[in-house]
Amino acid sequence: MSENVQFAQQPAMTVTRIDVNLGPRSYPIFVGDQILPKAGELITSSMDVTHAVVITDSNVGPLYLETCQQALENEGIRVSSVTLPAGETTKSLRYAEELWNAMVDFRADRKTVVVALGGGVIGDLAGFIAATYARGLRLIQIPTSLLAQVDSSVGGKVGINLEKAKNMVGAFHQPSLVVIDVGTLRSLPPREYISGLAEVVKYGVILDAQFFQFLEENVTGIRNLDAQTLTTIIARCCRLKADVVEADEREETGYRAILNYGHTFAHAFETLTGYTSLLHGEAVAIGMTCAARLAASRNMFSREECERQTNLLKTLGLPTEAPPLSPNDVLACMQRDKKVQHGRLRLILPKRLGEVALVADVDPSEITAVLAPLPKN
Ligand SMILES: NC(=O)c1ccc[n+]([C@@H]2O[C@H](COP(=O)([O-])OP(=O)(O)OC[C@H]3O[C@@H](n4cnc5c(N)ncnc54)[C@H](O)[C@@H]3O)[C@@H](O)[C@H]2O)c1
Ligand SMILES: O=C(O)C(=O)C[C@@H](O)[C@H](O)[C@H](O)COP(=O)(O)O
Ligand SMILES: [Zn+2]
Repeated sequence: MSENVQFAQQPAMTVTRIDVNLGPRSYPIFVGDQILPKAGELITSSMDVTHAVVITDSNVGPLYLETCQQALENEGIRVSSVTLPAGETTKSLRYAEELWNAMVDFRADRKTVVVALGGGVIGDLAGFIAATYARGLRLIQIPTSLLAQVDSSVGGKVGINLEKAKNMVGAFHQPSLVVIDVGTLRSLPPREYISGLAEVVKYGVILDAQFFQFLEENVTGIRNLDAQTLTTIIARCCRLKADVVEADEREETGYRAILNYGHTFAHAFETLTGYTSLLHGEAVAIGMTCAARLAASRNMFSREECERQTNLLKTLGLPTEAPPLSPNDVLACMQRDKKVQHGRLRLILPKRLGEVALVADVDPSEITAVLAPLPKN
């Protein structure tokens, strides 16, 4: 359930609160329009903070760092900040090391909080610093991309990429607070906004057929960045993800793996293209299309629903065709997926819109078959 909170002196500002219930690691997610200036109040109302290290990137910093810093300083918090180059290649050991050293220079101690101000790259990397520096600091996520607001800022997966394997080094480290200002999406480049929509569609396919239909029926509002439509979408995705994380926080029972729908293909595409040509959401859209086609070819997913997924992805402007890579290279890269157990590949495949399953008996020939271009009608 989500709940509406109003700031006492600003009745016009409505904030939706979603709680992630994880016992001692529980935290709230606040979603609202123009709530970044209130981040300091939201933090100090539930946490004791005197020093924050804000980590951001070269696109987000010039737009939002000053507002964020002011919001924290207004609450008496000492603020240090680091601005890193924007882009997926920053999610690497090189920048993790730079950040660890910067933390020493900032005199960070175990009561310092790390604030991730940016998209999923900054969220994952800053989260990794919070998980590892001094054996663990508190983390606050302030996601500014759609993808980070609907997915990466929630759930505690943090980490970095290796040249040969995406997200291969990392940890589970839950944030203490997530502050989502939907207003920041107005400055997001259209390609990045569309990329985030892939994870939104994912939530419909894996868990919520009604939400999938809502997306089909609200394409115009989505295209126009309608604030109400966006708030509904973000709050729904956060609630759906929170439910999964509450049930299987560290992907131990296998249930959390449903959030990985399309990702075994996607991570191989991203890795083999050097993390530069495909955005994560674009790779996920193609990966979901491959997974759905594979499921349809085994008759475990209907051709009609497979087509509905492809149509929605295309209508939203997402790619659905695999990049021109050697199928054997893709297969080899997929074998490094973190869901592999005892050398056996496991894939999340759809059964119907709103329901997926973890499948362990996929033959390599089924994978290479769906990497071929779709036949033209
Ligand atoms: N931890 C998780 O659970 C999880 C979930 C999904 C994705 N991810 C990871 O997230 C990453 C992708 O995240 P992303 O799509 O946010 O990429 P990103 O962090 O690179 O951000 C996208 C681009 O938009 C810019 N940007 C962000 N917010 C902006 C704003 N408000 N205005 C203008 N520009 C803005 C960034 O500078 C960047 O250039 C991948 O590394 C992926 O693996 C992690
Ligand atoms: O939170 C999760 O769990 C997810 O799988 C969400 C994914 O969207 C995300 O891309 C995640 O980083 C993938 O995790 P990985 O363990 O497959 O690297
Ligand atoms: Zn993802």
